Amino acid sequence: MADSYIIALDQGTTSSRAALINASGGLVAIEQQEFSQIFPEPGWVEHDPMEILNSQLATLQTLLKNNKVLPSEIVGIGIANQRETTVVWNKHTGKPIYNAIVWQDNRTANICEDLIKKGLEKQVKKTTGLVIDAYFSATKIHWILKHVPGAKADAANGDLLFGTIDTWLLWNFTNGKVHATDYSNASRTLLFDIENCCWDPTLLDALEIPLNMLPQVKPSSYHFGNLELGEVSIPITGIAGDQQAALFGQTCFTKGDTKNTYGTGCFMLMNTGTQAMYSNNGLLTTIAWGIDDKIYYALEGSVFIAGAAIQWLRDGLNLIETAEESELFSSLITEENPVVVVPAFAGLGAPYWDMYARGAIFGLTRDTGKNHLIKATLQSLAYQSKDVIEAMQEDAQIKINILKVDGGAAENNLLMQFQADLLDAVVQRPKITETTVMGAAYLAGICVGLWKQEELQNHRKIDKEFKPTFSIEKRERLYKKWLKALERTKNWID
Ligand SMILES: Nc1ncnc2c1ncn2[C@@H]1O[C@H](COP(=O)(O)OP(=O)(O)O)[C@@H](O)[C@H]1O
Ligand SMILES: O=P(O)(O)OC[C@H](O)CO
Repeated sequence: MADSYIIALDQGTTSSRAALINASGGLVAIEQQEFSQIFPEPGWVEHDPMEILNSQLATLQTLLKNNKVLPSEIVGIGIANQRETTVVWNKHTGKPIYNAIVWQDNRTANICEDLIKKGLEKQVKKTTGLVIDAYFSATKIHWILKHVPGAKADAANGDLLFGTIDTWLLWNFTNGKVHATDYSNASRTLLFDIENCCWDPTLLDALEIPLNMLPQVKPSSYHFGNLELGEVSIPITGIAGDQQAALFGQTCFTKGDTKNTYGTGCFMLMNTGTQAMYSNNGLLTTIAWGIDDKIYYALEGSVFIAGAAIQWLRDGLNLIETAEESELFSSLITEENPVVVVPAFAGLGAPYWDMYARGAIFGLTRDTGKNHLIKATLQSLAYQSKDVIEAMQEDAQIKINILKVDGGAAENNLLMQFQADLLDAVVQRPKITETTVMGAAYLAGICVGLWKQEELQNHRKIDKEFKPTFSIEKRERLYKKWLKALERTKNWID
């Protein structure tokens, strides 16, 4: 009998990946291709949507070829994607009218200011669960319509389509037949009413975005359409934003379950069940997934610069040759590190939301060396995550005792131990840290009846648990110093 497989696509900020998962939930193989990061001006970040599409298709084809899997053995495809990143294209030509504006891009800070001045903050929070920030898609769509000649008229005529990256891939994979997204991605646009599950007319109006540009919104585990590749036709049966997919992949199915992903940024999400929980402490309310006619919600803290700060040590300062080396050099500082680095390179995300903050280094003395700087930068990932977890515990009124971790920097044992010490919680790393692809695969596999959600916990195996060792006094002293440094980076640029 033929085997059954799921393919999971993970279209991330820096690379496209395709993974093959067998019927027992085993990760058989993974292919990856990086693509260009375009920085046209300070603070601007773009991707070429065609390069994204081609790199994603290339990884899929290599995966099929290298593993000698027949397309007929693939029972479903799941897509997880970098969220918020915005593509607008012409539905007749299929061509993007502008590059994709990436989630990290903050060119629309002034449009956000205008929305705040119009008094829309409360409405945005109540309807979308978000804060007004350049991070989300809505102001990026507005910017494209305003700056690309003729775009406003074309949008009004119904010639243009908007999509986050999942939608862009889906539309292309189905040869322009399906223009849809899932609830988790829709909830990152700043245009979606997360309780009534519809596009919000007031916000569309405020940003002059015609409704006809927007995709249909479907559950995350759902048959969206088929990938048509020549003779081959494979059902696409799962879609979720990458951070929500990771929450699902970590099997955070119970209210209160929390994961933190340490990638380019850090994204901590807590499952809050079928009721939306609104934050009083600077966190976002977002849709975790829609499944079996139910919507599940999450509280989220998004930190913009995490692993990217390690890349800065490597590529900007040339202090290390590989990200992994940050662990070795940090371990050479055995005394308490007097240096604090606040990597607010792109402003501050949760829980502060300061688009005008900028990075800084504190506590330098004549004997400060490169290892102090490396360690302080690494430690900043843990401090920023502590800021988020403090807010989350306050909002949810619970103590998080176990934090499930994943993402590239979660491989760093020194960082994970420091995280456990700072949080006074167990940091739990699974054997498969590719939780985003696993989440996308699970959503796709559930839809085609390959797995039941309640069985999935059995697939997850633990690699290592880091237990807290700091005294209360030490934990509080270090954290106080961090907060003091952080305060001084706020509202830096005009
Ligand atoms: N051992 C490590 N220690 C610290 N940072 C690391 C380590 N390995 C990878 N990183 C950082 O993690 C990021 C890559 O993780 P990944 O999960 O692939 O990110 P993304 O999905 O956002 O591209 C990079 O920013 C890199 O600097
Ligand atoms: O592509 P990643 O893994 O850096 O994730 C990006 C997030 O989805 C942005 O919200």
